[in-house]
Amino acid sequence: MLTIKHFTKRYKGGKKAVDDLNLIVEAGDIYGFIGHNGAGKTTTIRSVVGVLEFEEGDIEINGISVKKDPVACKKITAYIPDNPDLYDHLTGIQYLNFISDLYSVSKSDRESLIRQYGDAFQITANLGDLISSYSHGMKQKLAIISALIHQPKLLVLDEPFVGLDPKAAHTLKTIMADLCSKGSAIFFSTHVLDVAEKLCNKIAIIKAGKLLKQGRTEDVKGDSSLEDVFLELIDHD
Ligand SMILES: Nc1ncnc2c1ncn2[C@@H]1O[C@H](COP(=O)(O)OP(=O)(O)OP(=O)(O)O)[C@@H](O)[C@H]1O
Repeated sequence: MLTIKHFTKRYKGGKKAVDDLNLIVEAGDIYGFIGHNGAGKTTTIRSVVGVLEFEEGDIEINGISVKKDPVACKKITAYIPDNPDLYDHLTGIQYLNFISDLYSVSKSDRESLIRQYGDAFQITANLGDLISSYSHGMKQKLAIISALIHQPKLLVLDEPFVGLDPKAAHTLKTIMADLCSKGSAIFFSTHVLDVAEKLCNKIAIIKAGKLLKQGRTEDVKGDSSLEDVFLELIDHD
């Protein structure tokens, strides 16, 4: 579903933020991407979703290069950034209808999905309010619903659990597992290692732009906890 091949990104005038990254996310995977601050997670994610240009290597979504056909890739991908920038002057429901229109979601599908996810995230009663009146967590919930509304084949999330209350975090985990059980793939960054350990079937650990370890969660962590493996790799590699 997502293939990252020899991806290298250097910001203007800087050192390599990501250096020769190779990674494959298959349908059904919940793939956790972990690393310290500044390791290169957001740089990779923003390149995957076509927000950031890159020169070296390639990234394919469902066999399509994000460089060659970015629109085709965007049609089947949803992205939730770590700090969603939504249209403050719209109400929640106006925003969800706007996104549904962009992705040609039918009236009946959007109504049932908005109801389903709105109720799951306990935000249905606020959908008529202006986004400018939403808290950070409410904006995060709206961004998540807008990503789910077109049932993406690939869902990419940057630090999705930051700012969510425990119930919303639990709801998101359930929805992520459900989406993958239906054949979608999820690639997300997180600093919450116990969530990654429980939720992800695969994990990649990145340090200073280089991939240190990747694979099935049980193989990456062995008999230790993911936290122990992570700290060991970050401190000693
Ligand atoms: N716009 C930019 N211009 C120059 N350098 C940048 C830019 N954005 C990121 N970097 C650098 O690229 C490297 C990787 O940053 P990135 O944001 O990808 O890390 P991250 O793993 O997402 O970190 P965090 O966990 O703190 O969000 C860092 O050294 C950072 O300083």
